[in-house]
Amino acid sequence: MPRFAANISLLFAELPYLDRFRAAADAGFKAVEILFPYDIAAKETRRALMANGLDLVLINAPPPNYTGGQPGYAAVPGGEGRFQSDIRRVLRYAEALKPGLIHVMAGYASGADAQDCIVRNLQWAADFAPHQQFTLEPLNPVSQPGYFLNDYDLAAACLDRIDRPNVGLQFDSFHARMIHGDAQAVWDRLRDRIVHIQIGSAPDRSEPGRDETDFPALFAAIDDSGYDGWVSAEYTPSTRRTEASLHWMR
Ligand SMILES: O=C(O)C(=O)[C@@H](O)CO
Ligand SMILES: [Mg+2]
Repeated sequence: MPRFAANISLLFAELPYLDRFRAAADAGFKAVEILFPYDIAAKETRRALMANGLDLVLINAPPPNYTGGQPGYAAVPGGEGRFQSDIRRVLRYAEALKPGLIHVMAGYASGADAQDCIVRNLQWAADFAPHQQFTLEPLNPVSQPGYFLNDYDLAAACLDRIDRPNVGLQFDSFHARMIHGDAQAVWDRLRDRIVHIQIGSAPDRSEPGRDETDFPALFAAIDDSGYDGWVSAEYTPSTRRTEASLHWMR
């Protein structure tokens, strides 16, 4: 079985933020990811990770997309200054929290200018922080209408042009199924570029096992491929308590 991590921005959300770390550890997770850790001092998050023996898999670069504003600036022409200051900010958090990965969000944009922009911006970030691994993740257009990276093949084309070893693809079974219909086929096609995996069922982004994706087969393919990163549960449990949604892990 792959190594599973809990995205505690969505899992254990029935608990206050600092209590989610213990709940994740008690449920058997050895690592967590946090979408936007910026509302709380990094030292508080660090203490909670250490107290519960948890690795931090991933954080997103700011700005938080729950404010209704731009979900990132990587592909937004004219937003280069803001992009660079957001990257500097996430790197300050990364210094304290040591996440394995930073997910950089593209923002609302379209067209050739936007693609040129995301290529330039990610090359800048990759060269500015050569020891940090960055990811790009397509988000499906139902959940994020207008988001630039809305297709896995577009993301692969951008990664070809970015051409940096520390920028890779974040595969999410929920978005892959929403965009392309078959999450396993996306995994099979793009496996060589994938540096991080997230899982959930479409269309309601609930726990694995509630759509037609054959998760045991996907987990077997992940194991067979030699992927040795984390597989993060990133879903909104259909159950009142997160623990009751974890049958897919066992
Ligand atoms: O929405 C997703 O899927 C993610 O992984 C998030 O990082 C976007 O905020
Ligand atoms: Mg995701």
